[in-house]
Amino acid sequence: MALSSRSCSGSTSLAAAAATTTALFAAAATWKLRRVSHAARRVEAVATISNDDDGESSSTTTTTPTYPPTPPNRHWLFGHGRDLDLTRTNNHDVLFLNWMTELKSKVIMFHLPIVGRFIVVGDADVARYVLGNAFVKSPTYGALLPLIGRRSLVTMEGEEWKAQRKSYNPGFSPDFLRRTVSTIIDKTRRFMDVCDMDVNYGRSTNMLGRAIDLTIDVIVSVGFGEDWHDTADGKDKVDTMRELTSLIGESMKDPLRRYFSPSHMWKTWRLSGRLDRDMKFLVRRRLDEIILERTNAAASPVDIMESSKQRDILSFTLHRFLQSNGVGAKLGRNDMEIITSQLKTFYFAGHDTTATTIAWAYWLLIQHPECLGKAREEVESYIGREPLDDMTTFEMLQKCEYLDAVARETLRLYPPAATTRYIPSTSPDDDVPNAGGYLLGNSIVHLNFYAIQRDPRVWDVPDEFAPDRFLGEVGRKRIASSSFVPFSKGARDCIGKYFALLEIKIALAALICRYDGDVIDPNEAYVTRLTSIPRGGCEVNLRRRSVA
Ligand code: HEM
Repeated sequence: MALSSRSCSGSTSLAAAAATTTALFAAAATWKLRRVSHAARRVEAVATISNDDDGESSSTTTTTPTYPPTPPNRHWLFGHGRDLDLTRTNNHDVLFLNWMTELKSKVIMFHLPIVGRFIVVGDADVARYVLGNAFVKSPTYGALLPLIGRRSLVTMEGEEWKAQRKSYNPGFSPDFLRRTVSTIIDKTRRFMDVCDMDVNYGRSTNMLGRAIDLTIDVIVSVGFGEDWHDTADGKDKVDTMRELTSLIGESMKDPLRRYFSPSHMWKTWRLSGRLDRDMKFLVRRRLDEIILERTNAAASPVDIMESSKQRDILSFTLHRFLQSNGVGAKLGRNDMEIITSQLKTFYFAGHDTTATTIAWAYWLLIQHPECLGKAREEVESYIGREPLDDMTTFEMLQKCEYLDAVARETLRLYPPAATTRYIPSTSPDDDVPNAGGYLLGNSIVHLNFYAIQRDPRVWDVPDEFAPDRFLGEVGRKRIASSSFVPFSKGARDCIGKYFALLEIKIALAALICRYDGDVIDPNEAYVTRLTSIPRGGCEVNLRRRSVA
């Protein structure tokens, strides 16, 4: 999730959307109050957030560090809020990039009412500084709580976050991923059957829509050990998440709704409550099943652990809980809240971002026949003409370096998510020494991966699709660098990054081997909602490839 307030998904859009209206006043105020009880240093910083101009002018001629440049016109009440008007582009990433060009700086700042300084970073070195320090997540993530719960990995801080991250890391390890390949393949077969139906009925395929169905199927199975595809109850659960995601996405575009539209608030409350109940029910049922399994099994507890571990992340979590607390243990309110928050987080973060990347990648490939040819040749030589064969393994997929480069190049051009942090200090000692000479303290800092990954100082022909740039030694260095950050970097990077890449590669391998395609709109718009998505869904006409 993704997940800036455009989460694993939401940071850019939320942070920026918040910036556009006074709706964030309320969020910021609540956040400030909450933080008062935490650390004296933070209290001091938060309390001093204001719109004063002291030391912020970009045109100063002294050598003392200054805050980044801002757009020229600042309204006495709305600050630069109107300069972030989404109706002008539908996309914050593009809006920020335009301002960076206009202000001739890769780090820019907006003054926003109550929020104060909102700094947008399009420079890799500054981003590295921010990610390398344990700055807290921005309060703008609060908008995601109805979706991801109050105790989500995305929003937790300090020791609580560390403990949770440590306990979920094994669920995303190569060892676990190896076991998920057959599940992903199984779900991808279903996805391809639906694409085949589009072909047979002579209709176009909305690649984003189809890919969302696929990634939901996968996360529900790998995350919770469930299959919600063909049951009315399962469909209801999926609809709840989709409706809630779309509601929160709408409030990103128009944050006033979040606070002033009773129908919006009511719908959000109702759907969020339903999602919460569904998750709690699922956890209780699974815990009962596992207890029964452990009580009845003739096998040793170690064997049961192994078999359940293979099933899904939820079973894995509950086994660990029983191991630490004893087989008869009951989940307390706190445990339940933490577990359901993580489930909701994986559910939400684990589908939109990955689906978006599958859709963009296929759309880009069919417009670049040379790249498509290379990717096909590679997949067919390592895996064969039918990549959804049961024999396909994690190791074979790892060999497909070009396919990996295609996925990464897509994420470079169209990063679905970003991240936003709060840098609390007002002390000059804590200001950033190597960050292009700018002060960042006492600000909300949004790391804009779109701008970083299209920086012409780093990337040749930055707007072009060129997967080859990620190949070989040079490519590996690029992947490791702070100029390539679709999953963020550092201790708080995306926990699901390898899982997402695996899913993307399996879906792409299947699509390119089975179909040729034509795009319907070669100028597909990149828009920001909760994540950044292709507005038209990367609609394509698919054709079965003729077998040679
Ligand atoms: C293409 C797909 C994905 C992209 C581009 C992506 C991107 C991101 C980004 C940018 C962050 C924010 C990191 C930060 O704040 O520094 C993040 C965090 C996170 N993502 Fe993803 N993500 C993807 C897929 C997934 C999947 C499949 C899952 C889980 C099933 C997942 C779960 C998470 C979680 C739990 C976090 C919070 C991690 C933490 O704070 O410890 N993401 N992701």
